[in-house]
Amino acid sequence: MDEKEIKERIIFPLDVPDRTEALAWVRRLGGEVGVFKIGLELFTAEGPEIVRAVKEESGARIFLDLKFHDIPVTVERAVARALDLKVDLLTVHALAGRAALRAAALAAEGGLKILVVTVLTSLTRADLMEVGLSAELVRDIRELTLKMASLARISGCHGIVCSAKEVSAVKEAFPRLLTVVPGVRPAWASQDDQVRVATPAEAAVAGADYLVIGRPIRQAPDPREAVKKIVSEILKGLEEA
Ligand SMILES: O=C(O)c1cc(=O)[nH]c(=O)n1[C@@H]1O[C@H](COP(=O)(O)O)[C@@H](O)[C@H]1O
Repeated sequence: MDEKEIKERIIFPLDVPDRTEALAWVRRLGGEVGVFKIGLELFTAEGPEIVRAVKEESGARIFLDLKFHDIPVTVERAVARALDLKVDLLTVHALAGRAALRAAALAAEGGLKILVVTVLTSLTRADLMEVGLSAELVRDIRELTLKMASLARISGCHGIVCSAKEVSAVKEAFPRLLTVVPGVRPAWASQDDQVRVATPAEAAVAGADYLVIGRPIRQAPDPREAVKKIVSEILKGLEEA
């Protein structure tokens, strides 16, 4: 993989409060990353119009990360609206269950890719037990992720979102599922609220197709330089692997 291909696989989340800041980041990082992610904060503030604005300004691919988690018909209809917006990637939560995932996959057909969110990178075993999962089930988060990945595959979804800790097991079991990995932290960046983290090189070597990297870039003194550093670390990691 060369530098250009690696950049295409970096997703920058526009986790900012408004359109002005979002478009400033799009201009600042133009050509350095392949995908811009619009998540709950920006979408709640600006609505669907922000998707059109980011698309127009960047020409990059758009990942709408609203993590739909609802009954099948509601998910199906919401996916249809995302299709109207012409986004490239969209998240649905695994806990919505097989019927909702299937409905999402069918509604997305031919237009966008559905990514199934598995176990959030901010969650520890204790957090998972607190929401009612058994100690046995959370002993191996990989197993839990694999169950959700299997559901994604069976339902006809295109990929999953998981931490770098689980990605190699997912790739081994389901080589055709796209893997999107957040919770990515270069050795020089702070961990913030992420728990199950890995460096960009570790995540890429483990088999991540896309890396979501926000604050390590956003909080860097020179964000474009930070992306370049990340890309060269990934390149080096892949060459050495
Ligand atoms: O679906 C996601 O993108 C996601 C899933 C997950 O398990 N963990 C996670 O951090 N994310 C998102 O990935 C981004 C991570 O941002 P940073 O922690 O700033 O790199 C945020 O936009 C999160 O919403």
